[in-house]
Amino acid sequence: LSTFQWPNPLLSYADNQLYEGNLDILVAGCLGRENTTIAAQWLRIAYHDMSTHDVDDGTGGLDASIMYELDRPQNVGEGMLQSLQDFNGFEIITPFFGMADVIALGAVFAVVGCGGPVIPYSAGRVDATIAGPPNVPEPQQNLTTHKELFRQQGFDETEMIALVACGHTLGGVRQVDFPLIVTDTTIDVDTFDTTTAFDNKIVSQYLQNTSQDILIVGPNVTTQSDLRIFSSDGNVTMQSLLSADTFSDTCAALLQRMINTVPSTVNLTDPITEPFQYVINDPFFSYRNGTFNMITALRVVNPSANGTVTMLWADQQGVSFCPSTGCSVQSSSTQPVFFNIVGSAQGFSASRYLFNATINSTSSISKFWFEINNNDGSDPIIVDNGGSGFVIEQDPTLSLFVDVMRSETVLVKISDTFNEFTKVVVAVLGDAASTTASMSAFLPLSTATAPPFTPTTTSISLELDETNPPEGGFTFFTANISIDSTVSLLDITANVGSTSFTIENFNFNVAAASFPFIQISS
Ligand code: HEM
Repeated sequence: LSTFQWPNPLLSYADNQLYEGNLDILVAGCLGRENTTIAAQWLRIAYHDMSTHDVDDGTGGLDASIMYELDRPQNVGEGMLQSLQDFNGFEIITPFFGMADVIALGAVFAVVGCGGPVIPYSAGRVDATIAGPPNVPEPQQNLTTHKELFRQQGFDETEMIALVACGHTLGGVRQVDFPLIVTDTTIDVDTFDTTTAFDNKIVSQYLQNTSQDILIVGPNVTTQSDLRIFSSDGNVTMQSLLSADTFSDTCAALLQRMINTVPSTVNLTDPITEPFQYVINDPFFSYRNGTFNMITALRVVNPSANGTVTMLWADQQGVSFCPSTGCSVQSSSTQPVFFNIVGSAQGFSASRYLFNATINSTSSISKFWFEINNNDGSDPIIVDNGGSGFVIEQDPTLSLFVDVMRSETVLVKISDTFNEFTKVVVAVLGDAASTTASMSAFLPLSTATAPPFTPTTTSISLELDETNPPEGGFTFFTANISIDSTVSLLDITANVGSTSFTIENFNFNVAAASFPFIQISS
């Protein structure tokens, strides 16, 4: 198992969504919707979005341009709109993880949800702001056209055959959208094979001449595109896919390439093939009475049953309050990590060790690390971020932070009803007279009724906090964020005289959900 150098917001977020995210609730068990499966809809939209790629000039690819292409006949189907609504509704888009990354992630979950292989996932796609070229293949086109469209998308003839089989193992053709293909009006969705699962029935039934795929056996020869494609190399490729293992491996590799087909200017992360062995939660801070509380956690994959974990830290440079081996605190509690269907399919389990360190604010903290003792006589395992430790920069980290222990849930009476807010308290190292602070909130949920679904940001004004008077050199600012809002991340800037501090992408949702000690007051 591998790990990565912290901080890396993109890899942390991608790992979290891939293994602990809840995209699986809509595709686990290959859940049905409107006589097809949600997984089928999610896989199809990923392919159609990718279809704008042009290998010759490196433009287009999986870039969420599909949000601007839904009026094209080639993108007909309720599943397109529903998938985008699903993705918007999860509210997981961030400034660095856009709709294109979510569409790609959806394809991974779709395949696993229906019992297929786990496709290694890379993040870092960039969302387009306009439509791409209309290059999605359509059933009435001839083989030469299909080969050329796939070539443009980066796939040769053999890969085209396999990729279509990998796609058409899920779902089917909707009668209302393709009345000239599905002529039997009593059928709603004419499924490609006899199972909803991601399996190679699409291949075996074709080779056994028992296929029900309407793009093979349909009454209209012109639209028998799967037949033309599958048979185009004398069935050599289809024969090879008769092995369930070959089908699974081939599809995993091709679908990975499909979701990683992006404009040549875009750099994706290395593929995540397994959960990272050790990931930390970005630390949260609080200041009171000359001490910082630092709250963080370490996720350990496949932990040993009797393991204990210690967090250690070093003073700010030049100050020696902690012993030379570091100050230390044992984990305050351990939580099981609930991996979603991706982690479960791979057979991983994990625990999260929580820490609440009390840190002298004068000697402060320069870095922290962990020691895992399996209590079986073996040497302790040091988790120190590749040797450097997890480094805390005084500026900005301890000059400007959301004070999570001063933050709390409050009820505010607005015209006779009590409304629940999270009162966010921001600590700034500076005196009130020369300090200003401002905040903007990222709202991942688009309220648009139709695509494109794009996130918005809004500014939230920070006021001097009357209930938290200045203390220890800190001035406290506050804002109330409605519990019903879709705020996910906060950017905060403070100016102290001519010095400016900034924190970006503070995960408000995680903070609000993480603190059981945030109490309700009225
Ligand atoms: C020549 C290439 C292709 C043609 C002509 C084609 C055509 C079609 C058509 C007409 C439908 C019915 C859509 C609907 O009624 O909503 C469909 C469904 C589907 N296609 Fe393709 N397709 C092609 C390639 C692919 C590829 C490469 C993939 C993915 C790897 C894919 C994945 C799917 C899926 C999952 C569905 C089912 C959607 C659902 O049930 O909601 N297709 N395809």
